[in-house]
Amino acid sequence: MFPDSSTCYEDCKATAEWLKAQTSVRPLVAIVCGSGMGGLADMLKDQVAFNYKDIPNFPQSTVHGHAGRLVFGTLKGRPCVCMQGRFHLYEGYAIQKITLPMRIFSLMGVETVILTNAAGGLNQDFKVGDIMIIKDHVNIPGFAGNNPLTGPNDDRFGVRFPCMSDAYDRDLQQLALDVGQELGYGDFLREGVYCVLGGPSFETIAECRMLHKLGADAVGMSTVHEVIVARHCGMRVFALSLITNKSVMDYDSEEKANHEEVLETSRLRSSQLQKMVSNLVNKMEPIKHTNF
Ligand SMILES: O=P(O)(O)O[C@@H]1C[C@H](O)[C@@H](CO)O1
Ligand SMILES: Nc1nc2[nH]cnc2c(=O)[nH]1
Repeated sequence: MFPDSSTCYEDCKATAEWLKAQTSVRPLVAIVCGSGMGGLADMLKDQVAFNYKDIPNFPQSTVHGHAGRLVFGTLKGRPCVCMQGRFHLYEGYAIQKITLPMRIFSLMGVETVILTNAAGGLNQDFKVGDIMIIKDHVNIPGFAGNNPLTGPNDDRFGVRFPCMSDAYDRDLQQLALDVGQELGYGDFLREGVYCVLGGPSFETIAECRMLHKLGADAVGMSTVHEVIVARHCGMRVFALSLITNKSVMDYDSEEKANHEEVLETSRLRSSQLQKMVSNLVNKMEPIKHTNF
């Protein structure tokens, strides 16, 4: 029914070991850049970068605004890895394949994943350029059985039935709100629920109205699958949406969603996004490990 691909533990391990052999950076934080947000990787110091095509088992980026490079380095002294380009369902990859980097990061020792995306604003109070801290999600492909954890469960990654009511770390959400306020971003900082669809077509007016009624504040084509796999592996997750366009909810509207507007809004907000992510990384507490 869906493209088939199981992610084998040994393949993920081999890729993690390959990367560890190429760089001495041992990232604790992974950052995933949304459409047009690849500039986030420019913040890293002492960069070591790889094209996806050179990394064993890695998929390739096929979308404009997603460069297809994995960049290692430090941010505010913390070892990080940054995905300059992510994978989407509509590119034709199996859902297990587009989330493979999360498992590789976990095997490399990453503890915290920061995901960013471009999204349409369903909430009528939202404006283009708002940054929405994601507090929860609605997984529409998941309703139809397309979940990245479908297939045999490998307990070395995580449990068969992971909880998702705590998917988005509450302390990091609060920290991001504080960081945003300190930076003077209060006027364009929001919180809300992100809804993922398969894409690549943008939503119809009826779909936008329905998603809004279902409780979603923003709609996009990514992130949720990565969040599910990251949480399955036990990593801490923070995610934000840049509202790059207003979802069309009105039959009298002349507005039409388009990828160029998405990339342009991302470009205009890139400096604020960089400041927010770098201050968040700087201020986040390392994860406390309990040794029994
Ligand atoms: O990778 P993200 O979720 O930021 O990309 C969004 C969804 C589509 O790939 C694209 C539409 O403009 O932007
Ligand atoms: N599905 C969806 N994805 C987006 N990515 C950026 N804007 C949008 C949008 O309006 N809808």
